[in-house]
Amino acid sequence: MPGRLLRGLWQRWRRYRYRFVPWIALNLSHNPRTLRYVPEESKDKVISDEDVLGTLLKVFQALFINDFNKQSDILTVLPEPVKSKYQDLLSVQHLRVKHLEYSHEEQNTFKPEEILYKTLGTVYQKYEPIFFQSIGNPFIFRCLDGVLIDGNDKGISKVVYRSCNGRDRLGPLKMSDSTWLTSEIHNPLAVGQYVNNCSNDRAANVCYQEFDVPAVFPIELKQYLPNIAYSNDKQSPLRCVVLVALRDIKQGEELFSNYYTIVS
Ligand SMILES: C[S@@+](CC[C@H](N)C(=O)[O-])C[C@H]1O[C@@H](n2cnc3c(N)ncnc32)[C@H](O)[C@@H]1O
Repeated sequence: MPGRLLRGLWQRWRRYRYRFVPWIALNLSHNPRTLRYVPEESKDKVISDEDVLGTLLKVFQALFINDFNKQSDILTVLPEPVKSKYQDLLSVQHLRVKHLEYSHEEQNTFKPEEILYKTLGTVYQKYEPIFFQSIGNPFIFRCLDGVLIDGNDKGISKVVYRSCNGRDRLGPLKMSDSTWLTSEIHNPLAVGQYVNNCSNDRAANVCYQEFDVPAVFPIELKQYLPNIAYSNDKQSPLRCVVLVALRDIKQGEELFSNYYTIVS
């Protein structure tokens, strides 16, 4: 009897096609009018992986250069060509800043959100034993292949993330960002987990798109990736989820995504 029940639950879970785990369904009313239907898996992506990668590299590089003075430990372990690339980029940036009338001109550093604004404008973009972290956790995102991403900044989820973050360090090089668990965030794009669900009155203005961090991702920029693998298995790429704007979004507008995406 329990075996049949478990098999039944397993089959239902395999058919489950929503973006967040079932706790959300208990929490939020299920509105068929706001469901997002995707006819096939290959059509789920709104923009190409190359565009996502290009955008992330652009922002992370700008964040790294802005924080260059504090990156000296990392620079010592980077290969010479990478170091000189940043020296060149830095001198170009200094020239640009000199021409700008800006309150931060003297100190030459900006807040992470200012870097985002200067780099992009207004655009926004976080498996194994997850049972205890998942109970009542409305922040667990479910990828199309069943990989789960826990974006909760509290409780066991926070402890697990911090522990994995410490595990994966290579000397001074951090392999992921944990500042989104604090009030001093280094990567202003790491806010996707706080986006609410759309409704009849408030249509979705962003959508979720899965992105696997390629092996060629610059090691010095991994410190801005707000995700980390639960298991130290280097075979699988790191899965991230970015939020892609569906239209121009003005400053101050709340972001709404669609939790109920059905991919046939
Ligand atoms: C991924 S979290 C979103 C961020 C959350 N609102 C917060 O403040 O941290 C999902 C939870 O947000 C709430 N939520 C999301 N969209 C909502 C909506 N349209 N109306 C009311 N509550 C919503 C529900 O409690 C849901 O379980």
